[in-house]
Amino acid sequence: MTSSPVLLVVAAALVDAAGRVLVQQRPEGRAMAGLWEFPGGKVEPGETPEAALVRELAEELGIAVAPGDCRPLTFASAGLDRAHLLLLLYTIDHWQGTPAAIEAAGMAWHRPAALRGLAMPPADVPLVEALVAQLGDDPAA
Ligand SMILES: Nc1nc2c([nH]c(=O)n2[C@H]2C[C@H](O)[C@@H](COP(=O)(O)OP(=O)(O)OP(=O)(O)O)O2)c(=O)[nH]1
Repeated sequence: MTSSPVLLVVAAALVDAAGRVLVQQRPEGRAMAGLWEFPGGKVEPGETPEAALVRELAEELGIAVAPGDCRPLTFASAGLDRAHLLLLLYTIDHWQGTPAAIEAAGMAWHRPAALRGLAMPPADVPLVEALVAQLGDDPAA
């Protein structure tokens, strides 16, 4: 039986007042460059998932989020090249500051159903469906 290390990653669906969700584009030089993803990143040793998410959102988007405003939605469990990805997805609808693409190649706001048309990592496909189920599926709204 083979085993691979579990990579624990947290990510956020930031939801604005119109029910749109923020996605960002992975920059050149990183794994999966060019794909759209939810902002977030790896949980460091000794960090809680919520603390890691708060840190990543400050680093990547320049926004301040309270740990208590990170609401668990669902998770993905998927094989990567050298690890097994466990990705915890949270929804967040309160933050301070205006999100900016500090590290990403770009960012965009979309209704959940419109995310189906974006090139995203394979693990994100079921996450998008969970968002559509939670937030609604009208791509034009
Ligand atoms: N942030 C994020 N990562 C995702 C998503 N979907 C998905 O498969 N991943 C994968 C890509 C990477 O293998 C991993 C996240 O690692 P990362 O390299 O972006 O994390 P990080 O910001 O901590 O980066 P670094 O410090 O190692 O540079 O999770 C997603 O929607 N958001």
